[in-house]
Amino acid sequence: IQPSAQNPVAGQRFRHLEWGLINFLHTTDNLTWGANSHGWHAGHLQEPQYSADFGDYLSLVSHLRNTAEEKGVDLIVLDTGDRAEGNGLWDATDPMGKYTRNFYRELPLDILTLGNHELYNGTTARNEFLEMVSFYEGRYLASNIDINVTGDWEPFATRIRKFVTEQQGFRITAFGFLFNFTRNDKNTRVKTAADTIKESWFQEGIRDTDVDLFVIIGHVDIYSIEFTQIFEAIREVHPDIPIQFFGGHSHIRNFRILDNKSTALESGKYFETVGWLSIDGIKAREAPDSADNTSMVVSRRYIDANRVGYQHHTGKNATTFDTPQGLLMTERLAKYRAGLDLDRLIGCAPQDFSLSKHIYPGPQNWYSYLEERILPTMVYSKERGQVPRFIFINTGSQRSDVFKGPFTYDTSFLVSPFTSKFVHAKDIDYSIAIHLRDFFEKDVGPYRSDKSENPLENRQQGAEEVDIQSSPLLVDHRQASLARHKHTKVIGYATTDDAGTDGDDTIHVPLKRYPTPQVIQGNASFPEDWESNPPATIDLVFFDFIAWHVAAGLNEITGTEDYSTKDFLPYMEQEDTMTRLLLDYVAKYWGRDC
Ligand SMILES: Nc1ccn([C@@H]2O[C@H](COP(=O)(O)O)[C@@H](O)[C@H]2O)c(=O)n1
Repeated sequence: IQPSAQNPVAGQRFRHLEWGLINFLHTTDNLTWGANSHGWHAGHLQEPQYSADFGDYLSLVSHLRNTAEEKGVDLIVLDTGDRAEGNGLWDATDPMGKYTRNFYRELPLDILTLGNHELYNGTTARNEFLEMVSFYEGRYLASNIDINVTGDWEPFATRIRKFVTEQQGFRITAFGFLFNFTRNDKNTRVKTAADTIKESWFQEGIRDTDVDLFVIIGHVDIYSIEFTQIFEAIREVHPDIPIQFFGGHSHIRNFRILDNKSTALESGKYFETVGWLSIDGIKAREAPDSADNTSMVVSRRYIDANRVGYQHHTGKNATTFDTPQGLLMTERLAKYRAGLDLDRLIGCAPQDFSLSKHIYPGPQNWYSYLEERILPTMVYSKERGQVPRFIFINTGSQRSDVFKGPFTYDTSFLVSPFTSKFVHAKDIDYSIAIHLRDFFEKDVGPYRSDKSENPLENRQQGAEEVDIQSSPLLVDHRQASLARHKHTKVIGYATTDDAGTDGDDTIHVPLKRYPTPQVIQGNASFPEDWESNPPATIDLVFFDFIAWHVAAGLNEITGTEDYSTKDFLPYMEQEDTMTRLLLDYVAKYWGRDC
């Protein structure tokens, strides 16, 4: 736990983990290791429920590995990408991710893949390839991605890995997939899953009969069309071999039963969740006394990332839990954070603001505060600051709630990490501009986070539910009944998935989420009576990240092809990213008396 983090609440109760012959420990979308992997490597400092840091996680992995060895079963530790962007430890270094990648290399991952956040930026993609892929070698899987760093295209990482597990001798064939992502830097190439599964290496790979279990790790929503296509391709060849999927990207806890020998697990986001999945009764061909697949049992669990839970599952206490390597990692994280001055106080948030735990629009909603206060005050250009303007930003650019109290340099990256620039379209007819918001709401664009880039399409095609009655995969409900324990409940995830409602390791008071728009709009420099007497033309100011969609919207509204991203010019200075504007706003308006 980091020195500035709070302890998790006492009184939480946990059940024991169900171990199988093969077990998996899964993290995904950890951009934010404030408690987690999207870069919250230092743990969620202001959310005690998720306050474990990366050092604590190393200790957990080490203890669980020892337990696996003692039991003579296998433990596969894996990560399904989006380790890039989203907190100070990643974003405040030059090049970004310099320290984070080093820390990750200490995690003994058996298999890993990458997410879209490793590919938005060319330098990030290149450094991931040079520093992470080469380090993890064959364990880094990227079945549908290529990179060009030398002038020639080459596979980003290993396309397919066949390996035999140490304890039980399971013969595993593993693949790593990214969803059908299109906003990657030009030094990378992402092939669709549909095209990739037609390639000869894939078809040959799945035809090999020397396999007990297929493992597909993906930065892919588990209900996506991509996973369904991969599942069907393997099932065509092997009607009976178990297939285990691990997904990500949509930032949820979820579990899907594809058929009686195949399931998929998604383990949340931001190092709030460590996913556990075990398979028992699975047959290893080389081990004649092992069970056969007809009695296969799968168990899944979503573990909150905090030390209390970790200690429980390892049978350790506060003094025996830390391993030397874990402790050292915690110390080094604190040291590097200090070196980057991440805990520097910028100002004091006057209240809690949330992205979706409070109604939008409303006084506690962060998007409303941005629309009403921050955007109109901060998004200003010397040349055109007097011109009335609509300011649009996509809601996915905001990544974390803001908590009452200290707002640090690090918080600015947790909340708004991206380096998008503000651009503008000049002198647009007001009568056209007012239709843009409706366009954004109907558009399928990269506006949001917390779900697939193409959610409707993916969900509808992927969501043909299995008839679980006729596919009797045994999902393990042997775990102790939750109702027997007394709990001090905290607000958090209350997951319902294909196996029911007993997946959350800690019982939470369900977290409420309110709907939010895809794009928010701040209005600035309008005369007082502008709603009854609007100006003829205004400026539109927006992130370059959504420029293509603004042009598409203007073309659709006007029924022309007059608008193109080439017409959009910078509005502010290059360094005026949203992160920077937020820091300036907090320093100027929030005071420092927390
Ligand atoms: N430069 C960027 C990059 C991404 N976004 C937003 O993030 C979403 C994807 O994030 P996930 O964690 O869900 O993969 C994307 O759809 C955008 O909303 C951004 O704003 N700027």
